[in-house]
Amino acid sequence: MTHALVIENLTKRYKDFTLDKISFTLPQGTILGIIGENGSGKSTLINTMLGIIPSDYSRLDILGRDLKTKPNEIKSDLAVIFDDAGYDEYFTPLQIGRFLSYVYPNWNMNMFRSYLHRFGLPAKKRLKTFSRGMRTKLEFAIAFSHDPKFLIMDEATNGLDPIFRDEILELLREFSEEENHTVLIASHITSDLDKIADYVAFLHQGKLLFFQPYDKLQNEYGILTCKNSFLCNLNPADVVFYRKEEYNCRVLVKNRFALAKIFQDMEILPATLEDLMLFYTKGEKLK
Ligand SMILES: Nc1ncnc2c1ncn2[C@@H]1O[C@H](COP(=O)(O)OP(=O)(O)OP(=O)(O)O)[C@@H](O)[C@H]1O
Repeated sequence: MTHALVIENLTKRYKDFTLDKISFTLPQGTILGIIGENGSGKSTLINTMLGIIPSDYSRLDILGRDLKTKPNEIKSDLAVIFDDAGYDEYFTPLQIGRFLSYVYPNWNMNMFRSYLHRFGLPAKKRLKTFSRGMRTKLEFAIAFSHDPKFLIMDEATNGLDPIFRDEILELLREFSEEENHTVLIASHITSDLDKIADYVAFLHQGKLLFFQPYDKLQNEYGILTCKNSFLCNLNPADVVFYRKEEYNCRVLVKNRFALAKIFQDMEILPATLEDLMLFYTKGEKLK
């Protein structure tokens, strides 16, 4: 199987922050969600991975090509959407489209026009009249119109209304299912990632806490709600973290199906990505 991304020991040191020996392998045709609190290193990982900022690593392959020796071949197969696009405010989408037809060998102007129409974007109005969400929509129209094999997004859906976000999630799902395309999304909107991620990478203070298939997370982790006094009945090996709340205690447990058999009268719900983030960053260990 060709991998969309192979990262081994990727390290970036700033004065007060280190992205520390990140390693994972992402299969082609999948959607990876990168989660983590503010400042955990998500953008740094994306920027180093794309060679935008220098870093150390023992291996970094994108779509089967080595970033050091084949950067240009890699770039033509990538679409990258950042929070802030940075196109000149005085251009219209049509002018940008004409310009991009010289940049991307596979640029499809008809497809671009049809995405502008689909996303309700005026083709002949200057970008300075566009709202933040409209600019992001334009970014997506551009990304889907040059036939990329790998779409990378850093907080790209943040300024979008829930209805358009849902449409984008649907488009991303179609995109990854067709022709083995791969998607990487760093986002704080973990509920979106719950809907579409095949893999999840969780960064915490520059370290990769885990890189796991989403289904495995769903099958493994659960949330058990109980009285504080019930905690002593749990085996610490089954408890990842717990959080005491006003009246109850919420516990992030492992092996949720096995535990559900033992505690049959208790509900153990699957953990969402937001739960995992909260427990891993704010939870307590059971001793
Ligand atoms: N050019 C730089 N020089 C020094 N430190 C930097 C630089 N760029 C980023 N950092 C630091 O690296 C850390 C990780 O930042 P990064 O932007 O990767 O986090 P993030 O997870 O994307 O955060 P957010 O969710 O807030 O966007 C932060 O502590 C930040 O201050």
